[in-house]
Amino acid sequence: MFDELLKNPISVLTQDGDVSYYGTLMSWREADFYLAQLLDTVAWQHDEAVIFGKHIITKRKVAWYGDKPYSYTYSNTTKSALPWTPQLVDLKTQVELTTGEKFNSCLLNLYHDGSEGMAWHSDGETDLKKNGAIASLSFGAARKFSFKHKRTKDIVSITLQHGSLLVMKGTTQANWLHRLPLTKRVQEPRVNLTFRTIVNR
Ligand SMILES: O=C(O)CCC(=O)C(=O)O
Ligand SMILES: [Fe+2]
Repeated sequence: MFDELLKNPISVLTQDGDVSYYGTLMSWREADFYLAQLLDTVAWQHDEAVIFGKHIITKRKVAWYGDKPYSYTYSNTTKSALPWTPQLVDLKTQVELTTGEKFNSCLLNLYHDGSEGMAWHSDGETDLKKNGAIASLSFGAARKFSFKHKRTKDIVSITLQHGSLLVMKGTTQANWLHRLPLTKRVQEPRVNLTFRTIVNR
């Protein structure tokens, strides 16, 4: 499971949603290549948010790409999507071929080390296609990723490896939260790409 594309994706959730872990889409070397390219070519910016009326700037960096300059409101800030880079088109194609889904945008996150993560949330923003698939491609440091059922509080966790793909769809966002926990054990960067479908309103 460490370094291969799984013949049958692992079903991660016990109930009320649909999350599949596909394992790694590519060799370690190829994943290293993409990681270096992404660190180098993506227009990384610190995320800004307004939380409890306070303007904060995150240590984590983000970027937002898409078919059109979609504006996307995410944790209280609005961004306009940049045109795809060649590497992102490449990765989007690989993800679409593997999952049989289509995506029109991608949110990227750069966590410099284990002191950066993402708190419990669900990706239910109003400009996302309802119950649409979200494909999460990871590069760099292997990190734990957790789901928490909104009602039962059940927690399910999985480690996302270098070059691996996880797909969330169906009622997952309605019934579960997810997070990337902080960890003292990780000193290396991780880049995560979430391919999404934005609906025009
Ligand atoms: O970094 C990750 O694996 C997840 C990121 C995430 O949940 C998000 O961008 O909404
Ligand atoms: Fe998320």
